[in-house]
Amino acid sequence: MWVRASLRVFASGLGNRAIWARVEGLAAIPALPCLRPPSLSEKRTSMRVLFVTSEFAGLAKAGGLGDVSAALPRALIRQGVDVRVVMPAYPDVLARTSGVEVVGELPGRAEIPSCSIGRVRLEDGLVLYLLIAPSLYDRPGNPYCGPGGEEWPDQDLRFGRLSLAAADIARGIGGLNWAPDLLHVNDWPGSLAPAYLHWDGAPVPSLLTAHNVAHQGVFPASRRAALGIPESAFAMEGVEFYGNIAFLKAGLFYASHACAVSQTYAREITTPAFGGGLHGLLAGLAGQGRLSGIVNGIDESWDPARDPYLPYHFQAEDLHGKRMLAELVRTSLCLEHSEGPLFAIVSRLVHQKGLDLVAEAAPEIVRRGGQIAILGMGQPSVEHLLHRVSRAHRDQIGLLVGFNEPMAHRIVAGSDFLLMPSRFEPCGLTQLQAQHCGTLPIAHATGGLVDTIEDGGTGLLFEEANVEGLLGACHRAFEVFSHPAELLRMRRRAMARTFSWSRSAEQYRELYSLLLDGSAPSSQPHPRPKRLVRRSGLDRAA
Ligand SMILES: Nc1ncnc2c1ncn2[C@@H]1O[C@H](COP(=O)(O)OP(=O)(O)O[C@H]2O[C@H](CO)[C@@H](O)[C@H](O)[C@H]2O)[C@@H](O)[C@H]1O
Repeated sequence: MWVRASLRVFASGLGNRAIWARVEGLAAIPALPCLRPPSLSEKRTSMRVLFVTSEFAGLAKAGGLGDVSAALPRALIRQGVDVRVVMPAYPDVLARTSGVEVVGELPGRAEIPSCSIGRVRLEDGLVLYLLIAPSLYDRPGNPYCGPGGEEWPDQDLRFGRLSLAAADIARGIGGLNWAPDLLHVNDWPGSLAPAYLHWDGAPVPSLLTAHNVAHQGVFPASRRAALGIPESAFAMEGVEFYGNIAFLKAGLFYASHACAVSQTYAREITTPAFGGGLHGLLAGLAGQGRLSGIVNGIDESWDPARDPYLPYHFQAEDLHGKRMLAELVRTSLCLEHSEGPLFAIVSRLVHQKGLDLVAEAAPEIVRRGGQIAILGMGQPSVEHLLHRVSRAHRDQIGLLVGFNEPMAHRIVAGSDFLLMPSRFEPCGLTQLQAQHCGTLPIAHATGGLVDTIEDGGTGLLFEEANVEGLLGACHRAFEVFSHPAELLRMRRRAMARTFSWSRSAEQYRELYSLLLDGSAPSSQPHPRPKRLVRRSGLDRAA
């Protein structure tokens, strides 16, 4: 009962601090000590989970979901969960993996074509199931768009294929010698999976993590039959959303449980301002204890003392390498030498990220002696705004358009401050990476930014997402920068924080356990698994 009550608070995020602390306590259960980190395949496993994603960092990444997909399953495996990943076999994925073996076949449904399942075991033992459907996935570009940035017109079939494959694998179809106890789907591309499970009468529990409810996978109602959606499901209690089909809405409706990537965002999306029209459904889930918030972690490669992308390394006690990196960034972006603060932006260039506010604030930042290093790509309108302001201040503002992982690490690690005026931010990873490198985030107080930045301690938050708010925080940053002892205190405090994936993985594992043994509030009762499930120091034979 204790866990169930905690989960409900955890889920709804109601500010009862006493109970909340107990939830935090859950997250703090230490992992078993081990002298040598075992390889992923060596660990004894218990729960079987299929992690459904459209991105995977290192193989095909468009944003933060790629980072999460590459890190969270590995962290879960280290905690004894048998997690495997299913994703489309984009050309980049096939080019960057070797030894892909075709191990199964999946039937099509309606206009969704059949596909083969390729299996590859990555070097550390993580198993990926790759959906080989050349008519859908053998195209250039990133997971969602062609090389010119245009979205593919058949996105519904591309990700309907992913969703259906996940559901079918969970039902034991496809010829794999493995089936999950639970499906963990991510964002709208996997969101029809819980719906297919429901329509096919398969009692497999599912968790949907929403990394960003602004992206919902909305398609015309006329596509219903093409996706194999039963006519009766085109209803408010189903896939229908303002006369269209919405993958994310369907996932939220049919999944056993939903999760957002921070507690604050989990609360925010139950309101009209952040819920993207889904706030009613989300508030209902929260009321039933079926909406949780689990904050992301960051990859271990973001350690400034070891990061392979950094030509100079540093740590909190000796920041010489950080200064060398700042110089390298200035040179790379053709900025002039300066003793003033260097502000960083590494971001998708989209409306969400509030970079139009940076374009407005930039002349004042430069006037006070600051410089700005920007790396990103995205909407042409945002790129254009940033181009204009960087051209107006050539020696002080540098803009690199493109996706460049080594440069992202150098800019984040070498800068003094990170600008993150996001209008909304479900979790945010860059502010975690920055703090780990002693780069203080200046951020709008929203979503995961509130949950992960300590205002005045490890960064600077501002309340209103407007240029006055941003400039107010930048003025505070200049003050901090002009007091080296204060700057050092904040840097050290930021660098001392840990944002490890093991903490998030522990919370996900706990949630999986609760869903599997039926004690978490969920849309439907699921049969208990036949194996032993370990929970919070309490062993229960299921
Ligand atoms: N041009 C570039 N070159 C190289 N690297 C680049 C880059 N632009 C961005 N990156 C990297 O991509 C990642 C982006 O992370 P964000 O959290 O900002 O993700 P995003 O908004 O895409 O994801 C959504 O999902 C994530 C994951 O849950 C949430 O944290 C977030 O709030 C939500 O909006 C970071 O690792 C960053 O360093």
